Amino acid sequence: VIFLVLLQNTTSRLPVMSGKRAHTSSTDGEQQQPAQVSAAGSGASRRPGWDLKGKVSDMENKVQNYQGKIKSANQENEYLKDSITKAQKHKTQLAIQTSALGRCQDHLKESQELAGNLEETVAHQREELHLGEMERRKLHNAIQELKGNIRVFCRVRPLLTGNQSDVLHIQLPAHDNKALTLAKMEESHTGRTADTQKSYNFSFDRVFGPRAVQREVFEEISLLVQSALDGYNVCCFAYGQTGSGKTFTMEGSDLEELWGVIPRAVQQIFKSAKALRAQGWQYTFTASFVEIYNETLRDLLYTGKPNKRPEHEIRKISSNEITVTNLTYQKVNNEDEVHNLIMLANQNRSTARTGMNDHSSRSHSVFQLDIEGQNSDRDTKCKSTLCLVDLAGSERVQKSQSQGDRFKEMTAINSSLTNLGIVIAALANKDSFVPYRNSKLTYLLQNCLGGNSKTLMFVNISPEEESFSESLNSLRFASKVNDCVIGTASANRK
Ligand SMILES: Nc1ncnc2c1ncn2[C@@H]1O[C@H](COP(=O)(O)OP(=O)(O)OP(=O)(O)O)[C@@H](O)[C@H]1O
Repeated sequence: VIFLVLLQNTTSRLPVMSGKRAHTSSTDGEQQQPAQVSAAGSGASRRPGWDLKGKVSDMENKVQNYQGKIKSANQENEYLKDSITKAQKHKTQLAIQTSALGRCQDHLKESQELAGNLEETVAHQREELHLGEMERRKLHNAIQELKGNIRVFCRVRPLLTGNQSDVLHIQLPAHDNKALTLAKMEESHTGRTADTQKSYNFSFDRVFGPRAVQREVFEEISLLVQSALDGYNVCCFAYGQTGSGKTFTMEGSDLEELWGVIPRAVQQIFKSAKALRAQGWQYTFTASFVEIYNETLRDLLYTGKPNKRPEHEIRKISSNEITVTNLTYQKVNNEDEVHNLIMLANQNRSTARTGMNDHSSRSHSVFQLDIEGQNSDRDTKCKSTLCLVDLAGSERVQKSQSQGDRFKEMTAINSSLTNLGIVIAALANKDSFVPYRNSKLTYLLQNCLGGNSKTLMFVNISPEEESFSESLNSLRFASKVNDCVIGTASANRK
């Protein structure tokens, strides 16, 4: 624009080119001599008007050129204005974001402080929880000790056919769940006196009548099972005549409500181990399942060729540790894995038909779960074994009509059960020598019987009247066990 103004000024001042003399006026208005248009530099032949026209045309070109530049400068200007507006918007947004960031940083700081406080609270609560857990274990185990380290529960099987009220010879007092009476009319041998009623009273830690369900039975021993996670050896075994309900009590059947002690104990152990993880406890579990059949050990978790079955021996590896050579010790991580092993064991278990029980178990089966716990927060370790035993049924030769192999089996069963009785009697008498080695069963279970263990025995009895004398024998045996006082169990902790 400035240039245009200058140009206009310049052209307005140009002298008129009409062949006349050009006049210029001085500032003081004085008339000056007309300047002779010099021919020098423009060629003597050109007229002076041509030069000016050329200059004007140049100027016009330049003007056009500058106008173009002005236009693009204007466009540039617009673009710059636009960019400035955008930049200002960004600046505003940035300012908003910066202030938001500032607020976030404040929040973060507050949150960090809060997290710090919460961590402190959690640590405090963890400590309290740990102390609570320790207190629970102490109390729980003190209660268990008061109840005695060998306890005996009696369970009466329901009649498999017929009316339960027909069981007249077994009397269970309504308000005492620890007592049981066997009553029988005894005929006078001479016929001179009247028949007399003979009663045999027994008292145990708990008596379950024929209507007791599996859940109810397990509830009574679940605290004992819990001790296994606290580092105590726990052993539970079922004793009784053939067909009296030992396998039903220990294993039960597939339906969950009919599960026996073993599946329920396994379920509880894994559930509690999971809950204890929150307190820093990590557990590892190893399962084994062995049967004692005719005084020979058989691995119930064996999966190899039948003719390649290895032989097994019981070895004492330390004062409170027993191991079986060549036995499958299977690491297990959850309940399902144990259930699969139990199924495998059941397939392997020797069952055969006897005159008294179609699926009678002819061997003692010993399920063991070795538990190792570690609490790295507390630098504590514990080690224990949960041992669940289903004993073979005690039976009398004549009554069970056993012959041949069945007779041999039965003799071995009775011999080991007799030895169990002898060991228990020696423990009850506090004898200096206890003959554990007399049978494989007592040798394998020695830590559960006289050692550092909490032991529970089920005595199962059949309700049929013809089982009276077998029931009497079993209850007498169980009473002996009940009187047995073994050393106080202590947790295997480091
Ligand atoms: N409490 C119960 N309720 C219902 N049925 C039961 C109960 N106890 C046992 N039975 C049934 O009685 C039968 C014999 O029981 P079980 O096989 O458990 O006896 P056992 O003592 O293990 O015999 P064995 O020593 O010969 O192995 C089975 O059919 C079982 O299902």
